[in-house]
Amino acid sequence: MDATTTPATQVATVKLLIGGKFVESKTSEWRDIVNPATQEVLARVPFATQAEVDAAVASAQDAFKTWRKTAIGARARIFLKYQQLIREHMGELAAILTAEQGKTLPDAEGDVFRGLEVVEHASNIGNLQLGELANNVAGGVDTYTLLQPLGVCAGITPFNFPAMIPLWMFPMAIVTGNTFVLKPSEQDPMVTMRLCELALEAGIPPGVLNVVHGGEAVVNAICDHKDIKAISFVGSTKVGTHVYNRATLAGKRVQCMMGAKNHAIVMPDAHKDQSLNALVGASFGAAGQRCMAVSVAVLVGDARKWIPDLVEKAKTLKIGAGIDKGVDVGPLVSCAAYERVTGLIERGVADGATLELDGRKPTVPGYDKGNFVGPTIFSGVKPGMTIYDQEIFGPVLCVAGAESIDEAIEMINANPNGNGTAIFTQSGAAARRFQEDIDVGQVGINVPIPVPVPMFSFTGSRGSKLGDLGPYGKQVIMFYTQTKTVTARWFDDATAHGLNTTISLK
Ligand SMILES: O=CCC(=O)O
Repeated sequence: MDATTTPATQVATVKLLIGGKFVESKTSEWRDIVNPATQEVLARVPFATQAEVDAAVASAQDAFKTWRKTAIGARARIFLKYQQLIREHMGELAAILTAEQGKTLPDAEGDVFRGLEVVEHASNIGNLQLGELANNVAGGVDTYTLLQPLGVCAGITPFNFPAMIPLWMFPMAIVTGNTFVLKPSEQDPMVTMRLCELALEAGIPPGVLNVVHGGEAVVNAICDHKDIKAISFVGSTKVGTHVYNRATLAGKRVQCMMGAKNHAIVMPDAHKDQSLNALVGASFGAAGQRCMAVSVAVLVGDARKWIPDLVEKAKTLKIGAGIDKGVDVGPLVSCAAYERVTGLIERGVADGATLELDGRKPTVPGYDKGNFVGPTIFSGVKPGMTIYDQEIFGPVLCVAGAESIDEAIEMINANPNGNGTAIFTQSGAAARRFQEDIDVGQVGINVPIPVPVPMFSFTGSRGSKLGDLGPYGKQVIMFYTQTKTVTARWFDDATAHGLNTTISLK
């Protein structure tokens, strides 16, 4: 990552959180946090030193000694308070998020809200962290399980959901009795820090939640640290695979939710208007910067004739700064993201795909420096083209055609990614075939972005996920705990200990 060029005294600095205190980093390496609609520098984020990472882990290690024994009801009540504080600060959190990330204010509220749902889930821990018991596994012998916290856990989160994804991680880790070190995205850590302040206000004790900022060196320090027991990661396949390999080699439990190329099949019997509206929202919402965005539409049979209607609907979306009313598509997060996405559009043209709608260089009055790319649609896209083979992470929809549902399913299953998918159809039989045969984690039936609510677990198959257990739902309890089985036998011989065992029935 590049060090900043902004003079140190001119902007606020983002703090580290160590041992319950927000502290200034002693690093010499900083990066600017930039509003992607205006290029205004909002603050500077430090790249923490190895000593600061060690201090954060040591503080979490120390806090674990008492936190692991905190009563389950006391842990639950902190998260009940926390969900209330998040609700009360929703507008403020969304405004910070929009300023640093770019998404529209309603999308920013959605980002916070979907994290809030996981906090609500955490406050239900009393019904989740339960062991099992088998009575009389032998005469007078019982076996039961304890789900005990692991120790210090860590989370590495991406730029695209700077509220939701940290909230996928630290509430569930902490409520199960662990302590936590979070490394938020260095591109937009400010809303994450505000959420951490509220978490402390809710009653999370010093050292239970810590935050370090940084890039590759901090990620590697987390992967290698001997006192970190588990890591949850969301981000690109390249970085996630590196984290998984490095951290599992160091003996940690790791879950990595990674890249995607989400296909939506549109059958000719689908409800046309509903399906095209859903496609447009799912492809271009959040400027396509989400791991569950629809990036390939596979139009089957006569649905291939619907491309002009799809283009017309996409043209109605309003591009602009996230803070302005009525905007549908905000800017990309950074100039680098802008260069990458527009470069891939050029590549799509060069590879022979048909550019049905070109979103490059949209006019956005008042924001001539913003990283804006409007909805872009290619047809005639095939495997082997760069725009099909790579995750674009921008508002670009690739349209492919298929003769039959079988051909469409085969295409999706041949893609290396398995994050999300959807089918649009009015046929129960087609939908059932799809749900049975598709090898993808999240499946939608007339639902374009089937992210599961927190009582289920986010999942993924093939290249989209490493590690067995998901980040919330029931699976996360297993991820953040070690199962201990206890087999116990009590001798019915209390008199040997001088106790009077006579039971009076009078
Ligand atoms: O980014 C991952 C999750 C989502 O798209 O909702």
